[in-house]
Amino acid sequence: MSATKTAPTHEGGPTTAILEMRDCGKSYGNIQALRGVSMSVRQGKVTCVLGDNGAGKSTLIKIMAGLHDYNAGEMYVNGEERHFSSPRESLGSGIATVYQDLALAPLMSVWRNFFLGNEVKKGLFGMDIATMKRVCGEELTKMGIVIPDLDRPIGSLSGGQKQCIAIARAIYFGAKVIILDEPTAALGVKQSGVVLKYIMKARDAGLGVVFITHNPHHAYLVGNHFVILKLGRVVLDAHRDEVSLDELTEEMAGGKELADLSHELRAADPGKVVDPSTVEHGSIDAPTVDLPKVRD
Ligand SMILES: Nc1ncnc2c1ncn2[C@@H]1O[C@H](COP(=O)(O)OP(=O)(O)OP(=O)(O)O)[C@@H](O)[C@H]1O
Repeated sequence: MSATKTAPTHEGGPTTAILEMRDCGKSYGNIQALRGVSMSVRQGKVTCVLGDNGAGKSTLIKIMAGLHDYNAGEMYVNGEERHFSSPRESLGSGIATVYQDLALAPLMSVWRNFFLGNEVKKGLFGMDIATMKRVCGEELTKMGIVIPDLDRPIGSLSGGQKQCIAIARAIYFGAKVIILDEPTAALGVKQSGVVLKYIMKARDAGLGVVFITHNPHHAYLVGNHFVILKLGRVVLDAHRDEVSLDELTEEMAGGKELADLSHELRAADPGKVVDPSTVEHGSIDAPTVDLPKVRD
């Protein structure tokens, strides 16, 4: 654990970021997974980190979550420079990470998973089951999550419901920052919409939310700030009022790369004109669920 330096004052913003990376770099042997990455996570804001495969998103999460240390630059948490040596340290600093596979115990009940690792004790060896069930029910209700039977194995719930429970759990146990690793990646349109709503609830509860995604439509529905990573570097860093959904989509789809590809293809086959905007970018479905407008 280290708490040596304090963060320099952030230009243009009176509030200190809860979490801030400055020129962060990470290499695995001779593979440079991240270089010169700067970004900040602020209270009550959703910071979206977008990037294609291999962009460095997982590496970034692992640094914030205490699974890997960075080897260049600085990371500040609540204004103090930190190098986490374990996930416990990251969690102890108020950073909760919800992974895509959720790390839940599928055969255990909803309430048991809600309290997993934080059980309410009763007597010397017992657990206060009644309290845990009651609190779990109350917390899920507060978030508007309706699970009629909390004794159900969590594995029987939908992917969206599980994500929402993981978010509610992080809020209840006092997280200041919640990192969501592609929470909508494996979900259909409707369920993605539900998860996006809970992302906004986490934001409204005052957490700094880091939303990792491939999907610019999902990001734009809830994001206050957008960071696009490409091959380990930040290629776009913009507030909501500085970037449109079209620009975000274009950047994610590799607008320049597609234009270059189109030129190459045209050069190889001059008779055939390829319009980059017609090239299939993969599924970027936008949920149709009504979401409140994002404030900045
Ligand atoms: N443990 C590791 N050892 C060596 N190289 C790694 C390791 N983890 C990641 N990398 C490399 O670092 C780069 C960034 O990978 P990372 O997994 O962070 O990207 P990503 O954006 O999460 O990609 P994806 O969306 O495919 O998971 C890639 O080139 C990857 O091969």
